[in-house]
Amino acid sequence: MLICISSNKLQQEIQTKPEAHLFEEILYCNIGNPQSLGQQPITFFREVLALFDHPSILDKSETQGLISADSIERAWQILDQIPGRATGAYSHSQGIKGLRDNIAAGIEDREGFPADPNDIFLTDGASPAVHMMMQLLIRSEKDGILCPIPLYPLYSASIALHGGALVPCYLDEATGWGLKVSELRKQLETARSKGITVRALLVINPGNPTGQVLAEENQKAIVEFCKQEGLVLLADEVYQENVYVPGRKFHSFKKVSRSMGYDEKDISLVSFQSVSKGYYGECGKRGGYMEVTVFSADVREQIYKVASVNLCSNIFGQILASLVMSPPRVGDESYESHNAERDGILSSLARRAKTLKDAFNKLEGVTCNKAEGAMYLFPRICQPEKAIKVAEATKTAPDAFYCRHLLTATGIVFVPGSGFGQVS
Ligand SMILES: Cc1ncc(COP(=O)(O)O)c(C=O)c1O
Repeated sequence: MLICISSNKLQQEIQTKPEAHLFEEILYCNIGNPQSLGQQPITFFREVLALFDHPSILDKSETQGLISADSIERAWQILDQIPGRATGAYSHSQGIKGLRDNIAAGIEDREGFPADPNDIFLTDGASPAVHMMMQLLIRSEKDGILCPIPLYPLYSASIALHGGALVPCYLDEATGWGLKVSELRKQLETARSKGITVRALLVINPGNPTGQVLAEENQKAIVEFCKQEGLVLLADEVYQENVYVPGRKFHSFKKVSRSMGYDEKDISLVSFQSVSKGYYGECGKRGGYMEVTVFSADVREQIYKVASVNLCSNIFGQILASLVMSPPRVGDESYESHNAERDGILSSLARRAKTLKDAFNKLEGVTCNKAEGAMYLFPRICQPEKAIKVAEATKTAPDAFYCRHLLTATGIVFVPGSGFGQVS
């Protein structure tokens, strides 16, 4: 947090006193925010959103010359899915039914297993969905959530906010950040021995900040563990499109559990998806959904009640979430160009991940695992004894000391590993 505050201050200084620094811009590597680093939005998604925003241009002849036919057709379809075509009205608190239908169809196409639109809750990005689930799962400080460490801080913050206990499960750096069931079981038992009721296991796949893509066998073992221990499996799958290693494939936990023969009676599963990541990178549009499979009718009613406190999520985010799950199809005018944009962005992300990993591994005292997916690298940096002593003398964690100096010397914003709970 301190690094973010310092970087904002520096950003202002660069504008007011550019000569005071050796760099001309701040490079924000502390957050997966692709469009802030120059990534361009995807044409098809933006065309549909633009038309939806001002539907009266849908009928104008000039529009045909500017916008592709399938974007126009899709905007009409979406307009027809909105009750009364009222584009500025509140929607159903769970999200517009027609858009949830599109998402369910997209999930079904991808996985080959049925998806129910009534299981889908559209949200302003994945973050509110995560808070919603934490609010529902945590009753007191005696309720715990098993989380992978290093951990994306949304989860530690949300658990703290809702007064629960974070039960850590350390990922194994030496084996490419694998999630071992033996470690999960050990931490579960330790937590139970302290009187904590562990309610859920969180898995982030592909991982943030560690970038690993779980092997299907590992996922099966995790599903089995949750079933045996009666844990809700919270599957953060926001990086599902961000897989860079040939031969590695994203499998959703729902697909894995269904392929093992388990249905909703056997395992409670919540999958989070977002428009902020993937190849779309539309972080500011605030769109996403959670697919909640299982839970009795009364629990579902509670989820709905919590969702309805905020009335509804924003309509543009809802539309975008449905579009990313139903992009142009073969035969659509935008199909080829859309795929070219998508592949261009994903291959650029993969290339840059590798370039950066190789660069890290060439630096003295630095090692770094490859990023199989997501948008991050998590290097290990061995600092000289002297630097550690100086950091300690200023009561600063050595990694935070390193990041602060990196920022002031170069304008590059990194996050200290300790911010993710990593052991130093
Ligand atoms: C693993 C993970 N989950 C959730 C989120 C939150 O995304 P959103 O923008 O959809 O709230 C992020 C954002 O970086 C993330 O990395």
